[in-house]
Amino acid sequence: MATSRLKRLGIYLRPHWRLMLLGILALLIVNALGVYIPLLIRDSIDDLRKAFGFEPIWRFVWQILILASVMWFIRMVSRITIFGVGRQVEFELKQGIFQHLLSLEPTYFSVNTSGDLMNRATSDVDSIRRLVGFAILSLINTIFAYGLRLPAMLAIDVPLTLEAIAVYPFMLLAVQLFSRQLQEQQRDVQERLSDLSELIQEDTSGMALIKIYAQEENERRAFRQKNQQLLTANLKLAQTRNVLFPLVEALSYVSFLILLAFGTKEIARGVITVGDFVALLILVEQLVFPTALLGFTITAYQRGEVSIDRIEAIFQVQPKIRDTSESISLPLERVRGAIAARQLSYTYPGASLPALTNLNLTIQAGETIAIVGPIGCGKSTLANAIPRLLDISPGQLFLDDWDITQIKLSDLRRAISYVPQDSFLFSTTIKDNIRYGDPLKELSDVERVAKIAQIHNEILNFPQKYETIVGERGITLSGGQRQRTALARALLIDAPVLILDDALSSVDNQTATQILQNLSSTQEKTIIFISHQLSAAAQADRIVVMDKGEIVQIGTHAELLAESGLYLSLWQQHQLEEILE
Ligand SMILES: Nc1ncnc2c1ncn2[C@@H]1O[C@H](COP(=O)(O)OP(=O)(O)OP(=O)(O)O)[C@@H](O)[C@H]1O
Repeated sequence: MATSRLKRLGIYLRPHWRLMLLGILALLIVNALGVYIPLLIRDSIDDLRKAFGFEPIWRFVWQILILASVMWFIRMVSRITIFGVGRQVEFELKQGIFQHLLSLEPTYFSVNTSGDLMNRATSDVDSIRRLVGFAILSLINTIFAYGLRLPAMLAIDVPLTLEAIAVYPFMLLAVQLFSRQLQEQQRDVQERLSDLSELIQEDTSGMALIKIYAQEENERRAFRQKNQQLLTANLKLAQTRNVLFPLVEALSYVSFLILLAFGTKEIARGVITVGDFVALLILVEQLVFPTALLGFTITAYQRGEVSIDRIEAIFQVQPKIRDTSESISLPLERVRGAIAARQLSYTYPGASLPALTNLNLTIQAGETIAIVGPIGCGKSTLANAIPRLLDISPGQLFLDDWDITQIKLSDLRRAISYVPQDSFLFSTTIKDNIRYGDPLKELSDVERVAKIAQIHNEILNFPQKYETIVGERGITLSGGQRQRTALARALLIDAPVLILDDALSSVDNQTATQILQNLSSTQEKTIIFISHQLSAAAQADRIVVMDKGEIVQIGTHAELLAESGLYLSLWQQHQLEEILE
């Protein structure tokens, strides 16, 4: 294992060194007792052969019983402590990964799929848990088992000991070879199982579509194919297990037979006593389990190594957008809400063309600005840049004359509420969804913003009103209801700047117009309304028209209609669509 990985392992284990030490000490005692008990049996047999009596038999029985109970108890302690450390490390790694992911910018998640991240946070963390729990426990146990038993066995009879353990390297090799295969097959079963679960999940949510297109037969066939793959994978796994475990057992019997064949001769020759022979038998048998486990341990190490790399790859990604020691605090009460862009340009990582080119724009505090333009002209990019969801260079975007890259991120984002087109709602009550940004708000506040977002009356018609659960475990909201709920959520945190990025696209034009009018007249906020709904946008104080990443026109609705520019043609097209609807 590379030193850097060993170092990582050390870092994971460092907080738990006391528990680890206790576990290792317990393992040492267990193994010492494991050697002592066979030697005690040896002495008792030899003593009894000299002078038989029931009294010494009972004494030995009690001694062995007590020692075996102590051994059982201490072994339990060693397992609880070392496996417990594994679970602790698993907990801390999961916590660390989640915390780190929370610090990364949204673009990271568009490149790294949630499936891959989930896999790392679950199955890779699980491999590390096995490495620090199971692998360390069995490695130390094997070292103690051999370290303490071999001298005792060699002291009884050197050639006999060597003959008896001669098959063990083969056992180790067999387990190592098979365990790799076992792990691969186990992973295959896991993957087949998740394929099947995915299909069930997709088909149950797309049931209406399956029926409309009469695809039941095809789906049944697809399910059968995946189910068959799972069955095959399970059978292969069972087959490997059914070969490996009897093989280990058979090899342990071979060593038993060798001992029987040569050991009895040694007894006859008077080199060893019957007690020695029995002790050797027990000691050799005690080495079967640690030897076999060592094979699994090697595989657990190898998998753990790969997993450490995969987890560390997440930790090594540093958030590009973050506070520095020079970041300034901007308390909410000091924010007025003026926004300025100066020569603002932005190119997405890997893109050949810029999404924004030399944008200049000043938005007064309290102004309602609409941003319109054809698909892909850069409206959302501008919206994402203001709360620094994108990595914007310094000196290009300003909030109340403060460069946004110099404001503490939490203060900047507290000052701006941003509603995207497809807002996410959590599987909880509609009330808790609306007060997500401030969970201590009263129902009266939630109702107030729901009224502004024109969703209040519809919520009152839901089965449990504001306590109705939405999402997977509850009722399904229409696109327009979801968007107005998200708007209410953004209004509740009462930020001085409100950005609506096509956030009312599923709401009819008339309602969207009313909502924007309402917001402009009742809220003392700077409102940036990005939309294709031109009749609503026409209500804004000023309209910014964008095309191919640039601002091509700015003015009121009336001013822009008087010019022969892009706005006029967009408006005419919009009018035509309204008539045709
Ligand atoms: N994550 C991304 N990576 C690379 N390019 C992107 C990314 N997001 C957007 N773009 C590109 O940047 C340009 C501007 O996109 P943007 O989403 O800002 O346009 P838009 O005006 O909001 O479009 P729409 O009206 O469809 O919402 C487009 O060419 C788009 O393909």
